[in-house]
Amino acid sequence: MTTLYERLGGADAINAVVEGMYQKIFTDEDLIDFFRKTDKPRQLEMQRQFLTYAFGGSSEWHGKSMKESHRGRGITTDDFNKVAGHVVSTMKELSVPQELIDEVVAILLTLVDDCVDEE
Ligand code: HEM
Repeated sequence: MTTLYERLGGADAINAVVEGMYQKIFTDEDLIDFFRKTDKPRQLEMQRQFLTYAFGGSSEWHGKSMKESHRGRGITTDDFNKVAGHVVSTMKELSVPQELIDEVVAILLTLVDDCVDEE
């Protein structure tokens, strides 16, 4: 059974998704305030590493847990859906097959509770 990471196309494919998604996220007026103080190149690198891990391309993640990274920032379900939407639209632009997009979305949805604060 090949991993989602391999089926997506490995490191180059993950890099393209991460670059595309943050181009959208960092210019989205509704999301920009969350990232005012963020070291943006570092964020892209951490996201490359996390998604590589989450999609089965690596057995290790050395960054913070998703709960530690996100809880307490006031992230709402709406914010989460906007970020996930930017991931999906980036993958569509990159012509990623819909069945792989569906697998990515299913993984992202497992992270909602760790990212979103009580509303
Ligand atoms: C869709 C699922 C998400 C994933 C996979 C994800 C992934 C990550 C990763 C890997 C980090 C870095 C952790 C580290 O430094 O060790 C991070 C940090 C962060 N994330 Fe997310 N994230 C997600 C959703 C969101 C959402 C919805 C928001 C807000 C709208 C958000 C805002 C942030 C912020 C503000 C940081 C800290 C940046 C900094 O260090 O300044 N994330 N996230």
